[in-house]
Order: sequence, then C-alpha cells, then structure tokens
Amino acid sequence: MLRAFKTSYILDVYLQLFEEYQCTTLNTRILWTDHIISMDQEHIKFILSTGFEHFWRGRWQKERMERFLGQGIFNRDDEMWRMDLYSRFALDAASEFLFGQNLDTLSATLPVAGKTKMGPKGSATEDPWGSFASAFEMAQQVITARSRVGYFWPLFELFRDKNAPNAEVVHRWLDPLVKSALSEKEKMEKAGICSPVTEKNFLQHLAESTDDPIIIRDQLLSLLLAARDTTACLLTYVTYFMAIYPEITKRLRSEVLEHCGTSGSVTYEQLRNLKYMRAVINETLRLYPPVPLNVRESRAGGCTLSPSDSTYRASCDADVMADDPRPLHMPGSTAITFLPLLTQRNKILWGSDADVFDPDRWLEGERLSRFVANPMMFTPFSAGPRICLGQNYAYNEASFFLVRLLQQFDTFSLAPEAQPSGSLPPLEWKRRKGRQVEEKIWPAAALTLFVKGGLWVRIAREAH
Ligand code: HEM
Repeated sequence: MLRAFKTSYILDVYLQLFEEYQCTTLNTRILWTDHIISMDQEHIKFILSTGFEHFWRGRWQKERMERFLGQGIFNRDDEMWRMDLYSRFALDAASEFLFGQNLDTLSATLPVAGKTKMGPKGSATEDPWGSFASAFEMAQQVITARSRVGYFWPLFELFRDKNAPNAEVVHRWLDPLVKSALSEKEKMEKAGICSPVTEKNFLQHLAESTDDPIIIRDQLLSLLLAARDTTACLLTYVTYFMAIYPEITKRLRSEVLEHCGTSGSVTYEQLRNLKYMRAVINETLRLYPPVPLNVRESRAGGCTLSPSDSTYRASCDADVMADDPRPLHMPGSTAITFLPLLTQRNKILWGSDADVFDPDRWLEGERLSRFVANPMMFTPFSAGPRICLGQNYAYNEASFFLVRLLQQFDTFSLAPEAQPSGSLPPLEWKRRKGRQVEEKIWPAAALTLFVKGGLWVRIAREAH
C-alpha cells in the first residue's frame, strides 16, 4: 500500500479496497491494529456531527503533529479547541488578515518555468521565503507519511524526529512576529492605550488572550495552514479547469465583466451576484476538496455506527456484505479515516457523471435538490461543531481573486513542458477508470491537496 500511495491516483488505493469489498466503510486492520476507513456519508455525518462527542482528533494524531503544529487549533481537542477567539475572528472577517502586516512574499524570488525543481508540495525556490515554504510543506509530508505507517511511525524515527528541522525553520520565521505583537501589547498597556476591538488583527487578539508565545505561535501556524494551503489549492484547481475547459472560462469571464466591469475593485454585493462563479467554485471543491481525507479517533468507550448509507446499500448485489442493514461496532480508541473526496465523486450519490466537471449541476433546480436534501454529500469545509471557520472568508477571497484575474486575462492553457520532472501523471493512469484517465496533472495530498510540482500555466489576454 505504501508503494501504491506513491504512484497511484489520489485515494485510488482506498477506492479499490471499497470496490473489492463492495462497501463504503472498512476495517483495514494493518499490523494487527484496527484502522477503519470510510467514504460513507452516514458515517461521516456521525463522526463530524451527530456523534461528535464519541470522537476526537485523538492521541495518535496529536503525536504525529505535535512537533509541527503544537498547541494550534488543528492539534487540540476540548478546552484548548474551544478558545473563542476563532469564532470572533471568523465573524469579524478581519480585513488585516492574520498579521496586520504585509509579508510581501510575492516580491520574493518567483519560481522560473522549466528550471524549477519540485518542492515537497508545489515547486521550490531558493531564498528565505522558499526555505520557509519548503519546511512548511515538508512538515505536512512527514505527518502524512506517519499516518500511512500507522501507530508504528515512531519506530521509523527512533533516533531523530523528522519534523524537528522543519519546525525549527517555521518557528524561526514566526517567532519575531509573536515577539513584536507581545512587546506592542506591553507598550500599549504601559501607555494606557486600548484600541477598539474592531481595529485589532488576529495576532493582536491572540496576544491579548495570552502571554504565552508558544500558544500564540502555534495558533498562528494553524491559521496559516488553514488559510494558505486550502485557498491556494482551490484557486489552483479552478485555474486548472479554466485551462482545460475554455468554454467554461468564457462563460465565467462574461459573468465577471457583466457584473464587475473590466477593471477596478469589487464590492461584496457584486461578488454575491456571481452565481456561475459560485457554481464553478463549488464544483471544484467537489472534485478536489482541499482537505481530501481526514482522521478522527473514537474515544475510549467506543460507539455504534448506523448502518451504511441506504442509497449505497440499495445499489449493491443483494448477497454482499454491504447490503447488511445492521449497525456497526466502532471500537474504542481506534482511528477512522474518512474520505470526502471519494464521497463527493460517488456515482451513487452524484449520478453517472460524478467524475465530470459540470458547474451547471449547482444551478439546475432538480440536480441541486439532491444535494439540498442531503448536504452530507458535499463537505469540503467539514461539518458539525468543528466546521471550517473561514468558509465565507474563503469563498469571498477566492471569488475576489478570480474576478481580478478574469478582468485582466481571458486565455489559460497548461504548460506541461514547464512542469518539474516527475510531476506529470504516470501513463498507467490512462488504463484505469475515473478522472485519472483524463488527468493532465498529478493531484496529491499532504494534509491538504496540491498539484505535484505546482500547476504551470500560460495566461494571456487575446480579446480586446
Ligand atoms: C477553500 C478554502 C478552505 C477549505 C476547503 C477549508 C476546509 C476546512 C476543513 C475541511 C476543516 C476541518 C478540518 C478538520 O476537522 O480536521 C477546516 C477547519 C478550519 N478552517 Fe478551513 N478551509 C478553508 C479556508 C479557511 C480559511 C481561509 C480560514 C481562516 C481564515 C480557515 C480557518 C479554519 C479553522 C480555524 C479551522 C479549525 C476549526 C476547528 O478545528 O474547530 N479555513 N477548514
């Protein structure tokens, strides 16, 4: 399996297991240890929402991530997780996002087409920003590799924690920000100045809630992970679709020009009117959810999972195991990996064209009603109490970015010759089934989804 993960299409290893055993939830039991995988929307609903109290991120996940994510929101349960700062932050959608200071990484060295090496996730550059990005991405790769090995990963790292050097680079970069926020706070306190809540950025809010630089740093890092890699992934895959489906780009662009004009900034009101844009974004999130899989651990007592989704069972041969309507036992302290990417491409839920990129499925009443009746079919932002806090922010940010891009450009095409070597899809994918047959890039996951080697495109303006 470990070897297959390296070369096979995203999550195909799991999909093949589900197909082989004709089910949507399965105990893989690797090295005598229960590890359950699920693409079953009923079970995902239970883990994230209705049975929330039976699960947590758990000890194993915490250990894998500790060195990198520390006490940040992604790596804590219960009290630490409940810090209300996040809800306030999300509600306020602070305009000075996160640091209140422009890090201006766009002015740092950009990767050069055809000359760039593959980084841990996208492409690599050799400058201070490049080393930060590389360590940041490498740390995510290490965590993903650990989860594939299972509970035994510490055996492979007996003499060195593979994330220690990555964490050091990332921390060195974040620590000055934390330090200056804390000293700023001290200065303000001494001077008896208290700025209004609405004027504070996220970092200042954090500094106000605690003096512990480690907690501040870890929360910043989690937010950076939440906001950087996910939104970048969404925009990357929208751009991929714009490059391979020019007619969709044309329709999207005419909507943008009609509602937002050919130049200038846009208002929330204008963004809200972009119905086709929202459909393109949703369809991209359906096929390429930036968090394609996730893990929870059952709490010590275990629990009962309802029977597999009945729509799925109805479609199976009557005599196979999956048709069993009995509830399932979820043992205590056991990992369960759930796979929104597979659920969101499941033909039984989405129809025979589930693998096809078709934004119109979000606009046509009858097709849309399927999803409205059953929202667990589509969970790119997760669900339940720990649903993404940046969802609206992300929709606005992505739409804004795309409006500004499409005001300027109308032609997008892939530049496979510029892809770093080893990042084009293997030929053997053509012999398989599903999206991989047509895929022009290599989707891969390390905590979040990305395009191996980065997505290289030519962007131009032809119409005047
Ligand atoms: C397209 C963009 C995004 C997607 C697809 C996305 C998706 C997700 C998902 C699936 C989770 C659940 C993770 C888990 O349970 O392990 C999550 C959590 C979270 N997201 Fe997002 N996210 C996006 C953008 C953002 C942005 C821009 C922010 C911040 C402004 C943000 C802040 C958060 C936070 C703070 C959590 C943790 C909530 C908790 O654990 O209680 N996300 N996101």
